[in-house]
Amino acid sequence: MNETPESLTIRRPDDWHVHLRDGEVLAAVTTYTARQFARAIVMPNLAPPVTGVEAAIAYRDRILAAVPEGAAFTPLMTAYLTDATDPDEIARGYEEGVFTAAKLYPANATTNSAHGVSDVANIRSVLERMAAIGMPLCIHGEVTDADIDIFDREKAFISRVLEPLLLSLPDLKVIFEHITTADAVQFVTSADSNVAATITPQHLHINRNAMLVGGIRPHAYCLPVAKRERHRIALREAATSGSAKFFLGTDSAPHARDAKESACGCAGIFNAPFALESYLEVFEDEGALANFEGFASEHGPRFYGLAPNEERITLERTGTQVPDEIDAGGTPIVPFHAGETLRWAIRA
Ligand SMILES: NC(=O)N[C@@H](CC(=O)O)C(=O)O
Ligand SMILES: [Zn+2]
Ligand SMILES: [Zn+2]
Repeated sequence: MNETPESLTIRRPDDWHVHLRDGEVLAAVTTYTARQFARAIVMPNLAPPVTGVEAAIAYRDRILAAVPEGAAFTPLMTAYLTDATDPDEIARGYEEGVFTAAKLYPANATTNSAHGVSDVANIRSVLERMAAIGMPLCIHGEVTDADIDIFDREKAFISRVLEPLLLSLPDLKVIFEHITTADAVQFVTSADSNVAATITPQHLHINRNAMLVGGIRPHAYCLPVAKRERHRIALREAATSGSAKFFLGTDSAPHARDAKESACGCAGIFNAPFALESYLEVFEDEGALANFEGFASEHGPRFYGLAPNEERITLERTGTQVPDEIDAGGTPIVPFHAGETLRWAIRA
């Protein structure tokens, strides 16, 4: 492959972790995702959370109603697991094609996770059923124990929760989502083929300095929080390596500007507007353009057991100016890379 091509054509990608929200911002947010991606794994952390089949069908209908004319976009729904989840409900949703996966939020680990799982032992029967039917489990992998420093919560999750879980249910299909550490890269790399990970654009671009040097920068704050530079380097190596265990999941998580710029700002980075352009810079800077299509468009569907998209999209080296702010149905939101110029643009 030419090392500095003017354009790059790949299969249309999918986003294996996105927050489309609900209500007045849903249409604007969905439009950005549908511009780039054919499918997306839609997170269920609404208020109240999407815990059952009927709620997921209703949410899917609201999303489909928000997809712009002419765009072909399929939302893949997830079930929010709680201590009280009924295994029959999860299995029924999967078998009826409503749920593509279920989502494990450790209680209080992140935005809208108060109803999450307080101990994986409480959902043992759900996880056993999922392993038996081959249903994927998406995991926000951070412990919430007060004795664990926030920068160590992902690493501690591996030894305290994930390793024991996979030892006892070795066939469970697990997506370790939005990984942020060299420890997670190492764990996923050495795990069996039923364990994979998604990586966000922000964790490939920024380390924790971006959040804390020269003033506190709430728009660089998300969970899991960005770590030291050595972790960012490990994530870039994993994403661009060509390994099928790592694939695209933006974790685009919009919050209103005033909810971020606050004494207690919300966690989440809104990267959906230019996610693909953002990822592509990383692959180009790593000299790994040849591995971009695998990460963006092939590894995810392969892991989920779905066919890759047949449609193609083209990115061109014409540049993208990222606005300082985006109006999402009347709600101002600051996007990732606000005010920057990215090198690539999706051909309209
Ligand atoms: N990533 C985040 O910082 N926030 C996400 C929740 C999540 O994915 O953990 C959100 O819903 O806002
Ligand atoms: Zn999360
Ligand atoms: Zn998320």
